[in-house]
Amino acid sequence: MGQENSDNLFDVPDGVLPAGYDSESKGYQTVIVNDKIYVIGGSSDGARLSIDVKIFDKSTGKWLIPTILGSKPMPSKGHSSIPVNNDQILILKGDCSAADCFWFLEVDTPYVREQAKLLGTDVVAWTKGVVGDGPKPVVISGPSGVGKGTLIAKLMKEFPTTFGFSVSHTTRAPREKEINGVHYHFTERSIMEKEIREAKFLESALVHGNLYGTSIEAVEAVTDAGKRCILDIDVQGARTVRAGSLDASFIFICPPSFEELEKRLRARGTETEEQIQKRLRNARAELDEGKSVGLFDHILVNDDLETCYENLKKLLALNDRTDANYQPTAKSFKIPLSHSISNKDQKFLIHCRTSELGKERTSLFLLDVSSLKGGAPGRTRRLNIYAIDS
Ligand SMILES: Nc1nc2c(ncn2[C@@H]2O[C@H](COP(=O)(O)OP(=O)(O)O)[C@@H](O)[C@H]2O)c(=O)[nH]1
Ligand SMILES: Nc1ncnc2c1ncn2[C@@H]1O[C@H](COP(=O)(O)OP(=O)(O)O)[C@@H](O)[C@H]1O
Repeated sequence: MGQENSDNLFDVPDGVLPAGYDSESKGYQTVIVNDKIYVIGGSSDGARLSIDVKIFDKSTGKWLIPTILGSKPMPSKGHSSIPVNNDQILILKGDCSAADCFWFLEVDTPYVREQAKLLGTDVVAWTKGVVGDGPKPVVISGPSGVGKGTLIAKLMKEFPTTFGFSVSHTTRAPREKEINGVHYHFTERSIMEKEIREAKFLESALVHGNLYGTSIEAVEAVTDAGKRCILDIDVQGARTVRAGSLDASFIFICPPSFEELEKRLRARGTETEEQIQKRLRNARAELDEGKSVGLFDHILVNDDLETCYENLKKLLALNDRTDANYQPTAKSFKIPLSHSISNKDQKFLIHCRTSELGKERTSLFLLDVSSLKGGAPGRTRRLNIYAIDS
């Protein structure tokens, strides 16, 4: 495995790296981006190589110790790597299906630069590449007691294989009927704060005095299963997601009146009087924010529940559909262990070599990364792959 190229962009001259790091045969791949050499590879357990990252700064002749964000790829039998756009590295895992073979190491993207500033260290971030678009997540916001949970529960019940719920983390105490891992991941504040620092969350916010947050894992577990992810988050969270890398639809739910909101909140009977007062105070600001220009794509008034639910389904284009005819896209593409990658005019050619009944077979694929969307801390979507007759 390796890269084929015309301008020696990826060749690290002999003697630049300390001994032991310049040999592809040891399972390391070296990629130069700007003035840095990224050594991608790692220790082997005999069958599989872990995919670790080391950085050598050519200008100082020193190793850098970066903070590595995101979940790294699982070990593979081998991989190849190639720079993309001078700010990230594409890693192709061999002997792997399309669901797990494309990975990006972001080395100089806006997200990485922002995190480096925040953390005061060098930063690189892993993000998994996804072929095509994946179903677009839906963010649902609105004041406490407006009926978000009720509407989402109806949707999940009617379309169980279409939708999946993003289970948030929270530091608030569970209510009587709430189940850990189903309604929320109930967690301690210090643990959640640590995980926020480690960039495990797409967004987090202090809401009614408690910390709430959407982990990257919560959203990706749903979208990786081919389901459309539903996020029930407050307006601050919606704002963060809107500004971030997740391409979602944003829906705000309004009550018919403030009095009705108060009535519902009291009738639910899950909060103390003090908590109800706090939620009602915050509701006024949330209602103003919800109507602010550019944040939400749609506003729905939840007066009569059935009418609101029908309108929600219309927005999500579900009215003429049953759950049974929803099929996630098939992704049957597989990269063999023996492959190489080269780049040509912003596109990548993947040469795959397989052997069938003792006969060598070469196949060629074109990987188009010109319309990538998303990226760290979530997934990198819109990879397009085409088979080429060779
Ligand atoms: N930012 C953010 N808000 C969340 C998250 N999970 C829930 N929330 C919001 O936190 C608020 C309080 O939620 P909860 O305590 O379940 O009370 P409820 O809205 O009255 O049912 C609601 O506005 C939720 O939408 C999250 O992961 N991130
Ligand atoms: N359209 C509606 N009309 C009357 N009651 C409603 C309506 N929608 C929801 N409710 C009730 O209002 C209360 C709050 O709803 P819930 O879904 O828990 O709100 P949220 O998740 O937005 O805090 C619940 O007791 C629910 O049964």
